[in-house]
Amino acid sequence: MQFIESLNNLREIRQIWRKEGVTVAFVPTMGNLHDGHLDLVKKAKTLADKVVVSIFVNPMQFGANEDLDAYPRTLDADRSKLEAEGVDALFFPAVDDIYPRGLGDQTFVEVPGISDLLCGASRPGHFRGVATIVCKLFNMVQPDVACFGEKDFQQLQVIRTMVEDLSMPITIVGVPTCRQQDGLAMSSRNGYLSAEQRATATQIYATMQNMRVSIENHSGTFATIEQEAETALKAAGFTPDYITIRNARTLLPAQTEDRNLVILVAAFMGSTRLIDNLQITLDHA
Ligand SMILES: Nc1ncnc2c1ncn2[C@@H]1O[C@H](COP(=O)(O)OP(=O)(O)OP(=O)(O)O)[C@@H](O)[C@H]1O
Ligand SMILES: CC(C)(CO)[C@@H](O)C(=O)[O-]
Ligand code: BAL
Repeated sequence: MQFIESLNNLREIRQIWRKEGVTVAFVPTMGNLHDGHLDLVKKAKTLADKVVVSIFVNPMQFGANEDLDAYPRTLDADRSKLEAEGVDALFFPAVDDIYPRGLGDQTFVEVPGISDLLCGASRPGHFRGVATIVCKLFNMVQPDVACFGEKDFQQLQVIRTMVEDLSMPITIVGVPTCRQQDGLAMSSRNGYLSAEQRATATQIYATMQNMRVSIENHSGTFATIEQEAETALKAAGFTPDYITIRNARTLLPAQTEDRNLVILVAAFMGSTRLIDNLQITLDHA
């Protein structure tokens, strides 16, 4: 596996691959890799001749009071995992090389509408930061295809919209959420949880499953199902940010005639903000 820190080096390798006529799949990450990330890598390997993974903890997508400094940085372990998966190149740029003029003067990419809902409402500027770094990384790596996790469901929609709106010649592939055996979605932020919090965190998936059953059985309106779920999360010790049933395409509040739904959750366990989601396809009646 090539370990690439400079943009010049990345461009040289990309140039060689272009001459060879090989295709490239890309997996952007913030590191501290777990099996969810490795699922993305495995999928990427089936989609192209070469796989590039980036690790970059992007300051532009973190709010002032968020966990940028605390975010786990585990390069050596990450490198070994990627090596074992047969990744061709790991791109590990420095913040100063990505944002040489600082964040304030940086040109940005903003995907309107969808970026302002849900996580975008709670984390102002977050999706601007995500869209900007993903656009920059796409320009650097120049992939044919890029893989993103469905765990970050809204992020995936933001990126699909950016690629479509800006006519980027890149196929975006969503990869299903990888879970622990007890249902908790794998996340680098799970490492912030105490043993007791970790045990309680399974209630997010359990609550979404209960909501799915209620939706499929029509036992209550969407509003009452959301209300009950919020009460259940609070009783378990969470501070819910949102727990909501949405149209899976627009992410707007679900209407009774919608068939493709997604339950989206963001909830604090102590100071740790966890997100998850569950897609539901209703039968066409
Ligand atoms: N459990 C998972 N299953 C599938 N994909 C995942 C999972 N967790 C993260 N990903 C995907 O991996 C990519 C990199 O995500 P990131 O490095 O932020 O990991 P993370 O564990 O989600 O971290 P955090 O929870 O701190 O945001 C994203 O496309 C994300 O959706
Ligand atoms: C896509 C991403 C790597 C951009 O920084 C990040 O938001 C993530 O890890 O999901
Ligand atoms: N996986 C999303 C990255 C973030 O929370 O900043």
